[in-house]
Amino acid sequence: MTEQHSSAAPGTVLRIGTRGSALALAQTGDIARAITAATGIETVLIPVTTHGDVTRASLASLGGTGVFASALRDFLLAGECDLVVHSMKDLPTAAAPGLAIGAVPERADARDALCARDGLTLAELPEGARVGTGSPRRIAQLRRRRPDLEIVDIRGNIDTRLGFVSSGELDAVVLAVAGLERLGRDGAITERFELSEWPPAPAQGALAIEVRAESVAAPVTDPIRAALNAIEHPETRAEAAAERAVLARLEAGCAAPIGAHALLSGGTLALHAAVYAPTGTDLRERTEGVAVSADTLLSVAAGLGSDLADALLADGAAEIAPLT
Ligand SMILES: NCc1[nH]cc(CCC(=O)O)c1CC(=O)O
Repeated sequence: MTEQHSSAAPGTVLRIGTRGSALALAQTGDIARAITAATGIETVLIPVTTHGDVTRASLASLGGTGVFASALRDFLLAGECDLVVHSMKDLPTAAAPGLAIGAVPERADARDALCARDGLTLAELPEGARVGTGSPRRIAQLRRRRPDLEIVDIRGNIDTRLGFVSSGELDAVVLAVAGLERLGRDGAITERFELSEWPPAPAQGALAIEVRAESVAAPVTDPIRAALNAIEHPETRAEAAAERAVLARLEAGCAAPIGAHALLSGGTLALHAAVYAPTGTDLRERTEGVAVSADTLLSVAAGLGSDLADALLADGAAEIAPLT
């Protein structure tokens, strides 16, 4: 007997658009393999070069959020591919006309990690040690724990960043565990930061599979729809929705010093979010939990994030941090 797969027309090949970076290729490859394993549908990866990949300008000067997403979206809208894979934390919260998040697969480790020389933890770094990151959230979190550090603004892909440590130019860098794992570079991690003490970027560790809006309304026998169904993880979608609703309500961009983490467990969705003063000397943070059921999961998640953001604003979050 051969394996039973949901019915895709023989010869169907799903075209998956991806950025050409090592991380994008790795995570898109993971998704392609998961789709084929679950459905038997063949896939092909189509790399797309984005302006964010080729320029050396700072992310902020490019307009921040969305510089990586827009070329992939144009490609999808033009019908050049059937689905694209984004790191959800890099995806703007605003809906893209004509497109939909067709699937959210199970999230990887959401934590941030320190990758330091000589196996050092954050507490063990010598006074005045040089630590690299370009993220305002990570800068504030580092300053909060270790005001003595020299924080160095860095850009570049994960291997470039790790290279600053191996070359001795920096003592450490802060990176997402998920990206390091996807590239097989998690051996460089010297400390994983607790989610409750060091909330990551909203939706960190999660991927978003974007499709043309018509694909999510297609019959379940449609190969794109079948692929989406096979990799969907409703719990991750709800957690990410709660975290991203905080950002949306604060009208905050990807450069705002905001951390958020939600966890769905035992019928309760718990959300923790923090807004940091850039100096790390002040923060506003809140944690709330709500009971959820499968049929109301997404709307309750979005409401939770939005309400939590309102509470943070009432606490003065907009007075301590630049949100936009
Ligand atoms: N902003 C860059 C980025 N976008 C996605 C990841 C990997 C983690 C993820 O998929 O959430 C990273 C690298 C990092 O933050 O260390």
